[in-house]
Amino acid sequence: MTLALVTMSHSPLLEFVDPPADVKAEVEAAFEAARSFVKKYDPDLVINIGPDHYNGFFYDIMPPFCVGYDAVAIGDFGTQAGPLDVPTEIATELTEFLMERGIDMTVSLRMEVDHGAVQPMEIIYGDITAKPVLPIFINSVAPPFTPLKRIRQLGEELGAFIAERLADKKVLVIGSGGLSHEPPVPQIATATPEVREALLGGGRHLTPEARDARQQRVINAAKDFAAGVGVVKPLAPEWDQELMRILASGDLSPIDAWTPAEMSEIAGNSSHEVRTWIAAYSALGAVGDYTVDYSFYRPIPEYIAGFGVTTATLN
Ligand SMILES: O=C(O)CCC(=O)/C=C/C=C(\O)C(=O)O
Ligand SMILES: [Fe+2]
Repeated sequence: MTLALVTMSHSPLLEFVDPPADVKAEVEAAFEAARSFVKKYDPDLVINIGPDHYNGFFYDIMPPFCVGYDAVAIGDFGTQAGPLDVPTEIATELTEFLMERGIDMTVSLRMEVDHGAVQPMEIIYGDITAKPVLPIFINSVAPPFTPLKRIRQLGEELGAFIAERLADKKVLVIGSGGLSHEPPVPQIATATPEVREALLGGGRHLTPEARDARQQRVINAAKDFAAGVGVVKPLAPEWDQELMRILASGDLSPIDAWTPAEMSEIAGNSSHEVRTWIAAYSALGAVGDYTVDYSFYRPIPEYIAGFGVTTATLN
């Protein structure tokens, strides 16, 4: 068994807005670093930890986390649609292992995933079916949120599973999302009756017209934010860099003290996507000491994101 890690911000806006050319070039260089890292490592299984943005998971039942025994990408914001190559037997074994270890895992026998889950696979491989992918969803946009300590425990038990049960595999764990950001993802607390219905499940399987309208709203908000107008919350680069410093240190325990309310207040309503990074780093740390080999960070208003990419390997 070997394990390596990539964490990566995603953005629905990558193909729809244009940051200055030097910023775009920096982001492309970061993606290329992740690509060449993965190419050199050449995993035979990807464990993809990602959020969802009311495309696969809704408030009719909103689990804190979930393993996909099978998964299909919905293809929002121009991302690739269609089934992932999910190793169902490993997903089943992982779930049973986690349950035995005190993690009350939810399962989906047909998980629907959006750009938040598939974008790293597309950026790295150009094809979401290039490798077997075991998808783990972590709720990162829909309060209430499970405490970060539980996310760390989930990651640690995932690491224990990889070490104990995937002895014959080269595994890559991906954490997709973050860092500080508050794109216009609706909030149940402030939703109009119509939006509330969408968040309760009415937003599932949108018509192409409704999908376009929803996407255009996000694109327009990004253009406004980059132009300094509109009401999007400012990014929080200091918070982002503190998190990245803690993750690189190998001791993630300080994060346990962070509360969801503080995270929303300081770093925005979608900052909870860093849960995917925390779970991924916890898994790696449960297997052994590690080194962050590559780290990129830049606040990018055009993407409404504190944007980060890291790679890490066991020492
Ligand atoms: O329109 C909606 O309801 C959701 C908008 C949306 O999907 C925004 C996503 C933003 C990110 O994934 C991000 O910046 O992390
Ligand atoms: Fe997101």
